Amino acid sequence: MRLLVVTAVTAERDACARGLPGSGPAGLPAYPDAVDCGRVTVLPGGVGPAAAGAATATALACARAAGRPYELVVSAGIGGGFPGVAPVGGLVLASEIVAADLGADSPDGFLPLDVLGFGPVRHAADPGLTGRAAAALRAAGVAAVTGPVLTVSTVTGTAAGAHALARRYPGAAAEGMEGFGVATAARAHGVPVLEVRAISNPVGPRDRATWRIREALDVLATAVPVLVKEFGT
Ligand SMILES: O=C(O)c1cccc(C(=O)CC[C@H]2O[C@@H](n3cnc4c(=O)[nH]cnc43)[C@H](O)[C@@H]2O)c1
Repeated sequence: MRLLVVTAVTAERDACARGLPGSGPAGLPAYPDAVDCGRVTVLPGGVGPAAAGAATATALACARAAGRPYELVVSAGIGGGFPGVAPVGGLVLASEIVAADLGADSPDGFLPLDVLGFGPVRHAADPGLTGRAAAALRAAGVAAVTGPVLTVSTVTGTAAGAHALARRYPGAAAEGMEGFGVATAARAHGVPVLEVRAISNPVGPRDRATWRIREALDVLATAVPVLVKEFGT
């Protein structure tokens, strides 16, 4: 199976590629930082859902045109963990990928885009593939929580913001900025998608001192080769 792993930044690309066979340029002119590691391409597509969606769609279209289509897309990166659900240093596997702030504000509160009738705000991760991923991680001794992963365009920075999201999306496990963009592009191309987030910080009051990016990248470097071994051979 050919895999496309989409990250936001090159530090996440390097973490994902750390445990994979030798990498070389993926040959994507619009994304020169993308690398091929055997049957896996690791693409740092940029921060936020728009950049992630554009990069994913470009890579999927180029691969299909070249007769080397990807068969699975993984949105991978660091993320915030919802307190009591996903601890800093933990790993979250998305059961669904949710655009958590896509919609309209109103005197009656937030109105999600699907309530407005303008399109989906949730993409279910493939349950079979998610189950396989969870089992592979467990067998490799990598603890992972499975739950909804929220995509936001603005990193939550207050307790009130975190509580509002947890109320709006019960069971939310993690927050990132790219998953829904990646999933939207994968759906458009008929390719299944997974999202995996290594938790670098708690979702809540902005406190850079609480960010553990290096540790989260190490967790990512441990988890991604397990997923590649499960799906990429
Ligand atoms: O608030 C800051 O000063 C700050 C410090 C370090 C990183 C940031 C980011 O905005 C990182 C966004 C980037 O990392 C992912 N990420 C990591 N934690 C979270 C989070 O709690 N909520 C949303 N995204 C997060 C995200 O996917 C981006 O790629 C800010």
